[in-house]
Amino acid sequence: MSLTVAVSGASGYAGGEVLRLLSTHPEVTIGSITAHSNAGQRLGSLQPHLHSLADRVLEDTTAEVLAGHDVVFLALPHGASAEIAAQLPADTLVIDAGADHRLESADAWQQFYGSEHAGHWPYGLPELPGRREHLRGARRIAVPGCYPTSSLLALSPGYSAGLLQPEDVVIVAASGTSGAGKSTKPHLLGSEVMGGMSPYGVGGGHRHTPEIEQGLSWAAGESVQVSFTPTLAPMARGILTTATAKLRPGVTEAQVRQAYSDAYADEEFVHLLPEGQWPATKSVLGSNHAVLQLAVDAHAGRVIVSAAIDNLTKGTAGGAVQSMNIALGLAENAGLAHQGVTP
Ligand SMILES: NC(=O)C1=CN([C@@H]2O[C@H](COP(=O)(O)OP(=O)(O)OC[C@H]3O[C@@H](n4cnc5c(N)ncnc54)[C@H](OP(=O)(O)O)[C@@H]3O)[C@@H](O)[C@H]2O)C=CC1
Ligand SMILES: CC(=O)N[C@@H](CCC(=O)OP(=O)(O)O)C(=O)O
Repeated sequence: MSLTVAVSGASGYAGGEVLRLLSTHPEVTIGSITAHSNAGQRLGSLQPHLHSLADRVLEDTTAEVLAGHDVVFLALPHGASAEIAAQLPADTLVIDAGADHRLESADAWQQFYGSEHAGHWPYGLPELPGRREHLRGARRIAVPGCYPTSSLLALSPGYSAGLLQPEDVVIVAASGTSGAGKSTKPHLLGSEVMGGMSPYGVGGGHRHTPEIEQGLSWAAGESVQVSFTPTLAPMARGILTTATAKLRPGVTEAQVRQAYSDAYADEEFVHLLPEGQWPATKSVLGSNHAVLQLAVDAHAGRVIVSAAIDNLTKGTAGGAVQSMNIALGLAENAGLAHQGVTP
């Protein structure tokens, strides 16, 4: 099989990462690649690491350019992807890296994004209980946000096994600056970010809060409340998430460890590390893998789970390609053979 695939937002970080992965995908021919202000530019001038595609020219992001491909990846600001997606044929597989179609709740969308809700598509985190089935044969897929990917991988096994209480969940995550995209923002200047760390979106206002609550509530089968705080870290890529939740009375560390080990035993891309080894962002950079470790704090009655991903790979483009593979019945790991890059 050879699929023709279009990538929009190809001048940005997420679109560039989709292209990096697709360029080694055995079933894919890369068709149109599109941009907005950079339409007409040579890809190599904007994504100098994509050597084999350097001479390709970016086209305008329009439905006419994107239609006619088997698969379309949208790596656009939220709002722009819903507008384009609505104009694409129903039998085209459309995979949206942006937020427009992640939330089921129109009220949560309105509260956190302040615009009209575009609807809900199958959620592209195959390791979340029940989600892989929704992706098989899907023609529309919403790729999770990067913080939700790491947070849901960190806590969903504890919830699906019924071991954790639904209130008082606390998640603090540090992200590399590529999470914010390529466009210039004063707080992302090198002189602001280098050599220090600071939180943002503190106090429950970050738009990934309802997405994390949604995924944990699916896993728990009841409503889960989360306090989420993101932090900007002086690195280009990677997320390190620390997630803690209260254990239900009588739950032991052995039970929790068994639940995580069972949940991820057959997952190629998610690894509960051997006891005593803690996640490091460097170990997953450039790969679709996630690494986890947990401990029970008996004094506080809480489980603490640490998770590391690459925000651009498992946190966006890798999850998107993995979901494409599932939707089309391809090997789930096609195009995703990359190991981490370190040091
Ligand atoms: N960065 C990350 O870690 C993650 C990103 N995402 C999501 O992926 C999407 C892309 O993010 P990212 O790559 O980081 O952002 P970038 O700012 O790096 O790239 C944005 C891309 O969208 C294009 N674009 C900008 N405005 C418009 C518009 N009005 N219409 C069409 N295209 C437009 C840009 O084109 P041009 O350069 O030509 O102006 C560029 O190709 C976002 O929805 C983001 O939330 C999701 C998870 C993680
Ligand atoms: C470091 C940084 O700024 N990260 C981004 C999240 C990136 C992401 O997943 O964004 P979407 O939900 O928009 O797709 C942020 O906090 O807004």
